[in-house]
Amino acid sequence: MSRKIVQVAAGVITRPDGCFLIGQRAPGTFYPGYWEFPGGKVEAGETPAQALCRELDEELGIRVERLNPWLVREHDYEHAHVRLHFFEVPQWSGSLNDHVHSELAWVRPGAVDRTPMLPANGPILKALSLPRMMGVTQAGQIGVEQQLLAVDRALDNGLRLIQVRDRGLPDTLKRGYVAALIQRARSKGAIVVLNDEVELALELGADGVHLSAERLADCSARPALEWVGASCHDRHELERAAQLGLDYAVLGSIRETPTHPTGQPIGWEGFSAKAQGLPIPVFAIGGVSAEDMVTARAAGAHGLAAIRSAWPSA
Ligand SMILES: Nc1nc2c([nH]c(=O)n2[C@@H]2O[C@H](COP(=O)(O)OP(=O)(O)OP(=O)(O)O)[C@@H](O)[C@H]2O)c(=O)[nH]1
Repeated sequence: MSRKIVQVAAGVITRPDGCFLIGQRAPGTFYPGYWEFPGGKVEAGETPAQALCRELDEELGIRVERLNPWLVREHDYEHAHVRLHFFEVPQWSGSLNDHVHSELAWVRPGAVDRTPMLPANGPILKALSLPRMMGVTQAGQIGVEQQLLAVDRALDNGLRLIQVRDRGLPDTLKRGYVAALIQRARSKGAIVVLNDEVELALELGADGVHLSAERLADCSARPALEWVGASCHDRHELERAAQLGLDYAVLGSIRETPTHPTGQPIGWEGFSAKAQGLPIPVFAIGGVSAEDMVTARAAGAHGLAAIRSAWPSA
């Protein structure tokens, strides 16, 4: 028999230094001692966003000034089947005055040192460790030397996620170029995913693979790499990426671009409508640049993927 779904709202409350807040569940609750994101059940007549604002006021004594929809994940616990609506809370006011947890902790994405986490939250921590800006390479257009220089500059500027997508690059150049790029990225702790080349990614020790929409449609199981994402254009493809348990999707085009001039751009509203309620992070692509980050995240994007604007000029 299918169980009633309990709607829950949870907040990733962030500080300007990028750390986010977690709380340890108190004795006498389900999963006492486990760490969670502050939040609680959605009450009758509330939207999940309203529920989160109420819970953060009641539990922590803070007022939400801005919140962004992020991921929605379901989990089947012994005590309930929950649908967790995760929001990011980048702006809030008041001082923390916790009424419900045993302890609070500010932790850094990718370096959460508090355990155990509530069982539903593992993928959430992994998603939070995914950088917000993805640079997509274009060595086929600008040449290998120029692209590697651009990678060096971008890494120095803080880029930590690179999708290697060099259409038109001769195979003879590819292997050495990709190996050099991975080496540079690794020295800075950046993630490198190769567009569609699972074998090459495994062979060269890339962090993952980025599936084209065609490859996603043909894919019957998630490739065995740490990071796997996909390019998507519609809800069907986004749901397929989520079903396969991928780590992220990229959705666009937001605006018309020289690389994809023919497709109808979806704009931020289209992005929001297509990406809402998905259990995996979604990057916005197509004519976007770092200045779009606040708008993108308000529309529910995890971050931005950029081809031309990701690479600072010398
Ligand atoms: N708040 C919160 N709940 C989570 C997270 N992850 C997760 O699986 N849950 C589940 O979502 C449900 C939230 O219940 P809760 O006990 O916090 O709700 P509440 O504050 O309204 O408390 P109440 O039971 O006193 O009404 C629990 O089943 C909990 O295990 C999370 O990160 N934060």
